[in-house]
Amino acid sequence: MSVIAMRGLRKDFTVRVGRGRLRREKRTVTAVDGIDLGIERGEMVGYIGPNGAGKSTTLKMLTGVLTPSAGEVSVCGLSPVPQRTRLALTIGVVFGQRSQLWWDLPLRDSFALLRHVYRVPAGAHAARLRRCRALLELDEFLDTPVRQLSLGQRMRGELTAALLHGPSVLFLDEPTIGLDVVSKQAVRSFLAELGGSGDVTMVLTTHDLADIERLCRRLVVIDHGRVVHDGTIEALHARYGSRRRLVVDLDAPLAPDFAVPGAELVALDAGGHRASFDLLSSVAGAVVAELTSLAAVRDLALVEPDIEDVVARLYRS
Ligand SMILES: Nc1ncnc2c1ncn2[C@@H]1O[C@H](COP(=O)(O)OP(=O)(O)OP(=O)(O)O)[C@@H](O)[C@H]1O
Repeated sequence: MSVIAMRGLRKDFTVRVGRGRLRREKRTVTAVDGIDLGIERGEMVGYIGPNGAGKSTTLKMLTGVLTPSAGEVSVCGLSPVPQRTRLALTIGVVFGQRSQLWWDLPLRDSFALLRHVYRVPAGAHAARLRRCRALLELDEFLDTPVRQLSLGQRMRGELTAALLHGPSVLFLDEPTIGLDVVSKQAVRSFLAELGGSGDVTMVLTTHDLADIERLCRRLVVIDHGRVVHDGTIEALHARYGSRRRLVVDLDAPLAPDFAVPGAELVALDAGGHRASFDLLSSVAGAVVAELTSLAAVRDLALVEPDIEDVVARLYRS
């Protein structure tokens, strides 16, 4: 059985909108519109979509914060809303915009309180905290009140807080939002290490696609509350015909009509000395072999297709 299962999952909100100066009308907003998904143990799934696509609403239904309007949902075999207390013991939640730490307490005390909230045996708690302290480099601010922590420090604290009870599923909503590049890398490396064990199932929403590239083999894209892609990033590239690009610096200018089967010459720069090819069916070696019969190759670079480009194309379509 899937660790996370959704069948025909749907969430409608009723909103009141102004009509003229006095009238207000009820309108239904469908945030999640019939999602069917199964997520297996140990998977790291990127759950992405444009603003308002329904990502947070889905996560709220998975974590028992919101009751679905229709459909079925289960997490670790539990029904999130009615079994919310039991669910809390098996899941960890990190919402980038919201804190689960005690604002006025030092981080160390928040962690100690969480041990009692979740009734974690002292030994297990100490072992998990030791690991997080080492991997997330918490020691220099463990005694600082949470309200004085920087965003990056707090996020490292939030991750620790979410893991101290040893959850088997981790939900992460924008875990790197607002972080500088170094903190982002620290959080990503930590999550990669955590996911590497294969014991923790992770669902990650983010607008930073580098998070997805670094962490997730599976990418689920939603738009208007519906799944529009479920598969690898490579499958998404294949679907949109993304191409790898080969850029070659030559010691003699290349003729603009140069042609090689399976590749398309898309740009000639630096007076014809720099040629860029989109690789259609050919491989880089075949193109380079053709070129070396005409000029010496000084340098070359192979540029992988950009995830931002392909996801932007998916959102636009
Ligand atoms: N409590 C609510 N009441 C009414 N409408 C809501 C509520 N929560 C969400 N919505 C609407 O549901 C839709 C989906 O919102 P949701 O927050 O799930 O999107 P999202 O994909 O998380 O977006 P973002 O990337 O901007 O965070 C939006 O149209 C939003 O306005």
